Amino acid sequence: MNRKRNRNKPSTGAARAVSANFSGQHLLHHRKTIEELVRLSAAGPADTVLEIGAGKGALTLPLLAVAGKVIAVERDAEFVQSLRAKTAAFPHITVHQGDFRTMKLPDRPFTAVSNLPFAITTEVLERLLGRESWNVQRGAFIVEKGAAIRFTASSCTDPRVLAWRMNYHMEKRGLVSRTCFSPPPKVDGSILYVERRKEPLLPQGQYGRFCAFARFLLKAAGHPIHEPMKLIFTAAQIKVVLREAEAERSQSAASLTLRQWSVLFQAMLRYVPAYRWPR
Ligand SMILES: C[S@@+](CC[C@H](N)C(=O)[O-])C[C@H]1O[C@@H](n2cnc3c(N)ncnc32)[C@H](O)[C@@H]1O
Repeated sequence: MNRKRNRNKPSTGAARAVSANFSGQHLLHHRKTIEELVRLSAAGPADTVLEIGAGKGALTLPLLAVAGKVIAVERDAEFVQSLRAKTAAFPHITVHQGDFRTMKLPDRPFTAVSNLPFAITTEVLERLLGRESWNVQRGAFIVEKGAAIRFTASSCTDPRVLAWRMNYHMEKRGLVSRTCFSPPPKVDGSILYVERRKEPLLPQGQYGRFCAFARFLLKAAGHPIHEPMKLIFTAAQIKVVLREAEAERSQSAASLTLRQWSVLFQAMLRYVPAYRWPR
């Protein structure tokens, strides 16, 4: 934990707010939002839920009422102590004290739930939906409103978000006003719902390679796609690949659909020698 408390000296309101912003300790007290996150988790007696940043248990206890197993991770030692005391009677919870970013993910299918510390949203989602995503079935998160808009916008120019979306349906749900938290953060939040596609568009083990491919084509996101494609494919290949993808030469990378991205990427793997793949 980075934040230090001096127990003999009561902290001022301002100091508490700075500390809360720093470690994202904005505790959720809005009953309807809590119920909505638990509902979206769709957790039942056969399911494992991983809760990231469990705090004092606002979501943990309702999750324990429905899920077969809850793994709660929290970095703050005082919160962990309080959480352990509150959940001592439940045999189906494991409280893990530590940093989510370095903990081992469950080795069986699970659902992730979190009122996320906004500052580490991308890092958390990258772990859950990126290279290590195979066991993540769905997720219900509170993220900053602007981030939810960015992650779900129809045109996506961020290669990493695009890679998440190849395998996960991502949807922005209701707004969560900053007044739903104590202390309130500077900005409103939004619920982000994520569900693994029945047929993921990226072959297993190709996440990093796809990110490099997407990063390369998106460098000039607004330009006609055949321009950057020329640096990977031959002219004859471009013709065939664009026909297979039902894409126009003049179409920009920013306007490609997920299916078109999938066709282009698979074509690179199939037709182009590895030394020409973007790194
Ligand atoms: C927004 S609060 C949510 C707390 C609680 N789930 C709730 O809704 O009231 C985020 C929590 O994440 C914890 N946290 C921050 N960074 C973390 C990290 N890297 N790993 C695990 N927990 C972290 C904070 O201590 C805080 O309790």
